[in-house]
Amino acid sequence: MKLQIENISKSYRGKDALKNFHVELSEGVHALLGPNGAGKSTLMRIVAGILRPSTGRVLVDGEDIAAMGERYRDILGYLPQSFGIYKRFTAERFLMYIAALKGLDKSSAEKKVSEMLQLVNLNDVRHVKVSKFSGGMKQRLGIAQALLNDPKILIVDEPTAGLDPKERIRFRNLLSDFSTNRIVLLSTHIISDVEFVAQDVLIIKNGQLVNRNTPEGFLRQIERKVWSLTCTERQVSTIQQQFQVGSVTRTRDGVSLRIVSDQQPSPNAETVAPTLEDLYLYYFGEEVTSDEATVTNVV
Ligand SMILES: Nc1ncnc2c1ncn2[C@@H]1O[C@H](COP(=O)(O)OP(=O)(O)OP(=O)(O)O)[C@@H](O)[C@H]1O
Repeated sequence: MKLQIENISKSYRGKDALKNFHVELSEGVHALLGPNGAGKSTLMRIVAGILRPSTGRVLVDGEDIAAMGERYRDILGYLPQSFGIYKRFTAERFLMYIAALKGLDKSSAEKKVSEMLQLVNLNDVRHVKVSKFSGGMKQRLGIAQALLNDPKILIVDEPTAGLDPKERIRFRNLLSDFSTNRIVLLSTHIISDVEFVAQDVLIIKNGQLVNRNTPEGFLRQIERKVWSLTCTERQVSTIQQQFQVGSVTRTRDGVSLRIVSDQQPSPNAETVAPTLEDLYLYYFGEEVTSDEATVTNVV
């Protein structure tokens, strides 16, 4: 199966949210990585067929999704970023309702709903009202509804937001298992999601696809661009103004900085093995706020 996103542009009141986004996806997990406002949700909504692009089109095996209608919805699973659920429904009733909307008959819906409740670990609370659910539980219910029709194309917009670390691992494994013979498009700004599940990473910035590679390929691209430098407390802010500084670790010997830079930031700086966190800093450094940069004190 092939999903072609062909020269998609979208503008809202004259402001471009997507500019000529063009990519072809085959089976596997594709991660769309970018900061807030980069255009991820806009792209996901267009690919899910609920938002019309200003220009461009989306094709499945050569056929325009706009012309496929119901046939596209039959093979699509979509978990939007903000996911409205009927809070007065129980988990089971909610899934039965969605199954009916997706056209499953009653007996296959019952079977599928039970299977999904097990899969996302909500079986014990299937009769509990959704209004009593935590954020993570609601998210898992969202994932269950997206998988109900066994979709060939799964679009998940920031699915791990609100999940605790254990749930996040569980969800990643679920996506990995699910992606065999299917196309999964996952938007995220959580690097570890990308590291563990994606075979293909699409970097989106200001509505444009700026780079695409495998996680390993990206790591090779930033080899010898990640440095470790120990400095004094007084030097920290000057270095931060000059370079993209990731983690700041305070030890008894001074302050250890992790720096992403094309050039050696100082003769004392040594190269270290890159991670995808460094890649994010490399592409989006100026947009990482100090809250997001890691600061560790080990004194
Ligand atoms: N309905 C809308 N009306 C006007 N502008 C919009 C609308 N939806 C999105 N935008 C703008 O389009 C741009 C891309 O937004 P989008 O939500 O697609 O980004 P994102 O990468 O998903 O970010 P986030 O992770 O914060 O959701 C932003 O500048 C946003 O303000």
